[in-house]
Order: sequence, then structure tokens, then C-alpha cells
Amino acid sequence: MTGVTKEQVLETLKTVRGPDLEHDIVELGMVSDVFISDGKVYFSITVPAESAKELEPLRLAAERVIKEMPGVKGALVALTADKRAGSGAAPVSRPQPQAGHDHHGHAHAPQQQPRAGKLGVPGINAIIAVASGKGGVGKSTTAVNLSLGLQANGLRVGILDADIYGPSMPRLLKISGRPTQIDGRIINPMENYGLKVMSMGFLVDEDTAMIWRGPMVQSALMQMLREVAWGELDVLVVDMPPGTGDAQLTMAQQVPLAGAVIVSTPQDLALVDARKGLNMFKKVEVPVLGIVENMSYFIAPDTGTRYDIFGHGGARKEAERIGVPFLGEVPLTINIRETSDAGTPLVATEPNGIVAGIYREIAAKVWQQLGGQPQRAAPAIVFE
Ligand SMILES: Nc1ncnc2c1ncn2[C@@H]1O[C@H](COP(=O)(O)OP(=O)(O)OP(=O)(O)O)[C@@H](O)[C@H]1O
Repeated sequence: MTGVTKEQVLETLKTVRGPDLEHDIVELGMVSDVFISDGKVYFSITVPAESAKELEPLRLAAERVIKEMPGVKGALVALTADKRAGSGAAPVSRPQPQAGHDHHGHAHAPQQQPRAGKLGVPGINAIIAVASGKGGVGKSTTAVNLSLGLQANGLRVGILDADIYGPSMPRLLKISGRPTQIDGRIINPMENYGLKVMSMGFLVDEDTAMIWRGPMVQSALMQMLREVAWGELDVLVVDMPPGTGDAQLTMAQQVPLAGAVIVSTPQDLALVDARKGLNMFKKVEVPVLGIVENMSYFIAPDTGTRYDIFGHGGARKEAERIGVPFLGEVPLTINIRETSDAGTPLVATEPNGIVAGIYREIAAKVWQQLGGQPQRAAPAIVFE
């Protein structure tokens, strides 16, 4: 294959001076492994966490020199914070947004301090992760309905689909097409049901993402977080990729998370995985806002009768055992499956149903955990 090589990229990057203005960024060991795919160049520059903001011009300079190289179709450069430098081991306190209302009657919370060592995203009050120890427990379905529940509680909400290899938001929120860009760089988020949404599914075909490797995924994620015109948001919900591997750990480290919600099913095996999720967030000092038990019990579609056939209650016990809040139980219903798969989430399409009420309550608890006040009384639960 002809085209630009890694060596040429590194050679070009030697023209970019580091923060000491003496040595170049390659010499200073700030450049990650470089990935090149289809003429596009991806890498990250590691900077001390506390000076990440001032070093944005450095990122731009590096991106520019690479974009100008012959044979380069594009460049994506991310700044990553060096956790060793300056971020310290001090425990991180939970942010305490004070909720209020703007002149549109929207709830909002004033800017809070980003977590130590991590750069917040301007305009976004709190970023939370929805995570699960393993796939298939309904994490994405929960992320969507929780987001809509937060919105029903009067908050401005966005969703970032961080599952680069298996994005679900285009389907779950029935959004198709490509996002537009401002100045060829900042991406406008897509929107449906009043949620601002960004997903790799809007940007590349699924098989393209499949060949990506770690650092490229990180760069793409950082771009989806920081180079998107989110506007003012009370909460940005990040739908994490399932599992607790290195990729998830890095993500939990690099995204300035105010907290994490863990989704589990009641079965023992799922709980073992959920525990791994809890440990992962503990490791990176992200507070766990609580556990949701999904597919907790079964509601028969014909009679509405409840059946406790899955050993429901396991997640609540686990939460009590380790001292994190228990956020709620979501039943297994055909309705959730069908609406989720059809891109018509229940909280938006059947707001008066029992399930929507459950999600709204979970959302209110999450917002409370974040230090916010209840915004709007949840409507009375109406049984379907
Ligand atoms: N409470 C529920 N009742 C019935 N079906 C559900 C429920 N929650 C999720 N599902 C269904 O389970 C399947 C998996 O859900 P979802 O995609 O949200 O899980 P996930 O944990 O994000 O999966 P993945 O790890 O593959 O991304 C979907 O078909 C979804 O509609």
C-alpha cells in the first residue's frame, strides 16, 4: 500500500514543539502509537492532566501539520491526560450541582468543577456513565429510558453512545442520516425525542469501526465528546461498551465522569459481572450513583400479573451489601423489548405507563445522587 507511513508522520510531528518550547513532542515522548487507516491518521498526545486545557493549541498544531502532509486525507488527534502527573491520589468528592431554572423554565444547574485531573466539557453540567459488567443485560435500553426519564424530570439531556463497535443509539432512538458540521470540524449532534445524540453509528459504517484498534477508538470517543455542539446540558449520559476490560477502564478514566449507573440482571452470574463494574469505577474514583436491576421480574402481557421468576432482588441485596444506592427494578416486558427495538422508547411514547414511571423514578434518584433537586413531580403512575 502506498500512502503516508507512521515514520513520515512521526518525522512531521518533530516540527511541533512541546510545552517547554524547546523539545519536540516526539522527543518528549508525548505521542502515542500512530494508526493510519485509509489515508486518515489517528494518534493522541499525552499531556499533564492539569494543563490539558492550555494545550489545545498544541493539539491543533499537530493536527494541522499532519493534515497538510501529501497523501493524508484526514487527521484525528486527541489530547489524553497523563494520570501520573499532578492528578494526585486524593479522593474525589462528588459534584454538587445546584439546580435552578432558566427563563425557558428549563431546569439547569450552574457549572460545577470538573473532577480533579480531568477536563470538563463546557456547557455540560454532569456526565454520567451507564455501564454493565457484561453484554445483553439491557444497558443501552436503560441508558435511553433513563435519559428520557431525566428529561421528564425537567432536565436537558444528551446521550453519547460510546459503544464504538456496536453502536445502538441509531436503532434505539430511530435516528438515521449523517450529522452536519460547523466549520468542517465541530459536529452537530443528531436529535430525537428532545435528546441530543452522538454515536459512531452516525459517522461510519459498522464494518469500518470493526477494524479500529484501541487508540483510534479513544480518539474517536474524545472527538465525539469534545467536538460536538452539545449546547447547554444538565446531564450527558454515556452509554458505555459492555464489559470491564481495558478499553472500558481507559474510557472511565478519560471521560470526566461525575458518576456511573450500573445495570445488572438479578442472576448470580450477572451480579458477579456487575461487581467487576463497581470495582472498575472504584479504581478510577468515579462514584457509583447506583444499581438498576433490569429484567427483574416478569409481567404477563395478557393479565398484567407479576411473576418473580428470575430471583429478583439480587441487585438490591448486592447494592446494600456494598453500600451503594439501589435505584430501582425494571420488569421484563414484551413492551420494553418491542419499543426498544423499534426505536420508540417507552418513556417517550407511553409516558403514562407503569414502566415510564419506574424509569422516571430511577432518573429522579440519579439526579438526586448528583446533588440536584427534584425538578418536576413525577406524574402519578398509571397502570397499563
Ligand atoms: N426490561 C426489558 N424487558 C424486555 N426486554 C428488554 C428489557 N431490557 C432490554 N431488553 C431487550 O434486551 C435486548 C438487549 O438490550 P440492550 O441492547 O439494551 O442491552 P445491552 O446490555 O446494551 O446489550 P449490548 O451489550 O449488546 O449492547 C434488546 O433486545 C432489548 O430490547
